[in-house]
Amino acid sequence: MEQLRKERQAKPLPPSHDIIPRVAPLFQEAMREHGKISFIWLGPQPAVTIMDPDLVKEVLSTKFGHFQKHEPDSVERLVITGLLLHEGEKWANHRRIINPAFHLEKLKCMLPAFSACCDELIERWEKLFTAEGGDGEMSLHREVDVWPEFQSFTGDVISRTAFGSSLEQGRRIFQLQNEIGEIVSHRHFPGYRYLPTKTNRRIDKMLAEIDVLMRGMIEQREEAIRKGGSRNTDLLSLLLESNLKESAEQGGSETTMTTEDVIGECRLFYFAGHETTAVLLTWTMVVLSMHPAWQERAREEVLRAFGKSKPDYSGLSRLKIVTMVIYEVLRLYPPVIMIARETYKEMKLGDVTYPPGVELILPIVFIHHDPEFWGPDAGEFNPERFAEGISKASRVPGAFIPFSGGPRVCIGQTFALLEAKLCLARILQHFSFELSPSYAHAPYQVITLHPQHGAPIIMHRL
Ligand code: HEM
Repeated sequence: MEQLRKERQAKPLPPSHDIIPRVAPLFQEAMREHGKISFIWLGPQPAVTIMDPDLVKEVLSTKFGHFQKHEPDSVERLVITGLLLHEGEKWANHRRIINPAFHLEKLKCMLPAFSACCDELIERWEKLFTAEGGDGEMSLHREVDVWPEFQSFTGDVISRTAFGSSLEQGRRIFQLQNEIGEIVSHRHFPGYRYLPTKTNRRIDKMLAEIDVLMRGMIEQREEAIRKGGSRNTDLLSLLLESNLKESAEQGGSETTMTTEDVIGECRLFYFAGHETTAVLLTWTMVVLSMHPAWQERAREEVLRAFGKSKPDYSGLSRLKIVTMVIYEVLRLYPPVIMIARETYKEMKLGDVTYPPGVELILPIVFIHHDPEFWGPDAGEFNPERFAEGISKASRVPGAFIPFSGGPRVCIGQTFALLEAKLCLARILQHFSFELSPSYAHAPYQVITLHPQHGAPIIMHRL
């Protein structure tokens, strides 16, 4: 099976959206044999993949404490922090304190920060055209690998929205987080983190630097909030305000977050929010390059709504075609291809009773590609299926879960969709684009669904 996986991952696909043979052949084989619920062994732990949307809903909607998440090892804990790590009471308290920072009203105030990052991206791409080509001619088109471009764009968005007035420190934290993420994405044996290796020493140094930077910012903000002088609308300030409010209401009880907790949550914003959104934007550019008619429809809508002016919130929320396109990309290329939970005691799910310690795998990518849920064109790009919204798009309810579901649904989903819509609208206003001949279609899972060989796109200035 491992051989099969390696062979399939070695060669790029023809540009087709049937990505499952490449990203999850092991699961595909298991399902072919066992159907919608299949038992497999992942190392020493029994695992069950669950494809039935009703059962998926049951796993996700069960109150915390019933289904625990897979316990991360010491290396995974470097990036899985904050809400993603916590269970039970601690998770509930943190989620309650953090939720207000992601309310729509607050996100609307962050639009200028999103917009500033878009300005920089567009300017950077525009500059490529004013630079002379190798032949001394001004170029009419330019090739851009949009994958690293969107990674730095979404990192910048988190730096600005999380730490607005301390942007330089925010960007440094992003750099350090990125380097840590890069190390974590390589395979490690259990206990690796406890060895005195050069890499581990480097990680400790980076964590210490993040800690110092964040403590400095937190102290500054808390001081400003106490003095009543904080008009900051960034995530860090909103989170600290909400935390101080909780402390005042609960009489300084244990439900509030400590400085370590706040650091963990802010680090998670980078981990959970940056790469996922970069992946979404990258596949959107790739897919719209493969389907120029949809690219044109999306551009027409954007130009009708805004001309060449900067999009505002109310206009963005009315974009229908752009939203349908983004949903369809999230369906075919879900940035998080599967999530997992774990039984911690004997539990009944559907007609089956599971013992403790069974990993329950919810394979988002399979559910999103299943013809039983989406019809015979499940493997095709057809944004039209979302024309009447998410609830009407699939044959069965609950089959669209790119942001998971239930109480632990992605806290940043509105943030991510706003960011992606704005960025895509700005790109469509300025450029048309097509795949470069050097593009190789190779979706590949490294925590999220990366383009293995990047995403070189030829941009034409409009
Ligand atoms: C296209 C972009 C995104 C996708 C597809 C995505 C997807 C997901 C998924 C599937 C989960 C559930 C993980 C699990 O339960 O194991 C999740 C959780 C989470 N996401 Fe996102 N996410 C995106 C963007 C963001 C952004 C922009 C942020 C923050 C700025 C964010 C913050 C979080 C947090 C904090 C959680 C944990 C929630 C909890 O356990 O209570 N995400 N996301």
